[in-house]
Amino acid sequence: MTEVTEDARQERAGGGHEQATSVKICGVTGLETAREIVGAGPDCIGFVFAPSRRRVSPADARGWLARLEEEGAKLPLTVGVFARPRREEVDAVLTEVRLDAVQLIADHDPDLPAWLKRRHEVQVWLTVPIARAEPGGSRMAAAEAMLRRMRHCIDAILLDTHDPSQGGGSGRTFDWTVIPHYRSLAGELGLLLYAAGGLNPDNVGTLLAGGRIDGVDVSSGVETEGIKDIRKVSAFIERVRAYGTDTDEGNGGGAA
Ligand SMILES: O=C(O)c1ccccc1NCC(=O)[C@H](O)[C@H](O)COP(=O)(O)O
Repeated sequence: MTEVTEDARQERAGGGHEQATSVKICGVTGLETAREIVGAGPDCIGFVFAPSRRRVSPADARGWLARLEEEGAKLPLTVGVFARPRREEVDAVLTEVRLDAVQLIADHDPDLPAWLKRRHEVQVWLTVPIARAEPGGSRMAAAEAMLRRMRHCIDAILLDTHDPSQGGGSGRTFDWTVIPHYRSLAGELGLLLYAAGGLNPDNVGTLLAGGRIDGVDVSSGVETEGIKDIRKVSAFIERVRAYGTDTDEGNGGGAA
């Protein structure tokens, strides 16, 4: 099993140094879109393998990545997105497509991250769905217990808006006041902390002003009429890169 070592944890958690916030653009659904998005320079791109209007086949994702590499593109970290998958489903995708990370909800199968780490050299990002009325509630306690249990076989915590229909990509924000709790938990466990859910070029600065986040993840907020819009993708990336050098800094942040 490729267990995450303490040194790697410290490095991933920043090792005491401020790291730039990484950007993941999720829901790549075609070669041309992939080419444009990669050209805009995100740190990570995501392919949705869960039931969704953004779902792609492993064969398509593999073909697009191979084509971009042939064209000489420097690929960002590639992330396969699942909701609550069966083990065999993720295994089959990872066998077919060279992915750097899988992102999934695992409350249905708490041993899934360890099972994946035993079979594949891949990062595991655990999605923690945030429902309404979360602060201090039993859901938060359950999520914390799960994260403590899984800490040795996951690399990152991804906070996302609870989406009962498909498990992500809702375009809705969650209550950002829960973030400091997960920030300190991620620091204690040596995990990266990403935030997703309803982000867009206009609100991501406010999120970042609310406190340190290792990465931000967006899908709906960089689309126009359901299609990735390269101007919004570029604006989102620029907004995150510029954070700390523009007027966002010190805005205070807060709930969505
Ligand atoms: O994006 C989807 O369609 C999706 C479907 C099922 C599970 C997860 C999904 N997306 C996960 C992501 O990583 C999204 O970027 C994240 O949920 C944020 O989405 P959005 O609120 O649309 O920005």
